[in-house]
Amino acid sequence: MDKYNEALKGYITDLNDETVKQSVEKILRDNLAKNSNTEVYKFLFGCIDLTTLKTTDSNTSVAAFTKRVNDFENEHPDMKNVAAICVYPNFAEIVRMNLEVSSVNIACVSAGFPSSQTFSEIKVAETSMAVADGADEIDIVINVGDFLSGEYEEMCDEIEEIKEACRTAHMKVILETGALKTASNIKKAAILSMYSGADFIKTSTGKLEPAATLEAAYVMCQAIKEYYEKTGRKVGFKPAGGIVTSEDAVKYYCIVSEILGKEWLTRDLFRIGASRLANNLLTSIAGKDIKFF
Ligand SMILES: O=C[C@H](O)COP(=O)(O)O
Repeated sequence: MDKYNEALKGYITDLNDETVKQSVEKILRDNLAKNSNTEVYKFLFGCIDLTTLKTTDSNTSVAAFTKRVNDFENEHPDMKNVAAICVYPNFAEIVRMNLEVSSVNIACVSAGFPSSQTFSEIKVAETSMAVADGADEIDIVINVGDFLSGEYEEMCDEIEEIKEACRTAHMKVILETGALKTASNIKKAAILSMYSGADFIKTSTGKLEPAATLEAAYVMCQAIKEYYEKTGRKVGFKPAGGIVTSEDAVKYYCIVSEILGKEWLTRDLFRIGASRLANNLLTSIAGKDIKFF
């Protein structure tokens, strides 16, 4: 048995999807109302990986996107800015050249995002180039095909190789939970990704339906918790894909807060990947319609 199957043996991976659903419902019943407040909205805004991953992105549009983040810093000195700007890897340099806010990181999707269907050499090279151009964080997708075929060693070896190419940049590993279908699969993929060096595990690319779900978040947070109890290493959590309203975001906050606790409620361990959430949180905070980004 290889080391990855060996690692999985230490965890409960036979999960019941209905039980997960009921656990999520209970968490929201007990916590959603009390966490729907300005303080939490502000915290969540500061955890956003502000994302543009469009076919139409260009140097000009990405530079303008970055300048809005600079403007936010100047116009809202009272508030924490977003945590990172997330772009395709060919735009790392443009963001680096235009970003004037040192607290905001540069995150790049990489390694054949969003399908992960390309040569391992290309994945490694793409990652190295993004890091050389200024990426502080690299978001990659697991090889879902390998995972579903039970080829864990292939999937994990490749993640480990990409992790080396990240050097000091943090690696977020996307499970693409919508393609994994069951809670058991999501738990296994989460554990394998963490054993392969993930600094964060992330739900979805936003390019496939269903994207992030609360049930996937619940299972992933449980996996992070159990992994921490066994290894002492804290892995971050990033729900992403289809998170649009302030209420959506607060629901993920409730899951993280209940399962992982306050220690994980920091932008070092909790992010939300989103292209349409920022203005809605600003609107909830201000109590009037805001279209800043
Ligand atoms: O990684 C982030 C996701 O691609 C964002 O998805 P979204 O456009 O549905 O917010």
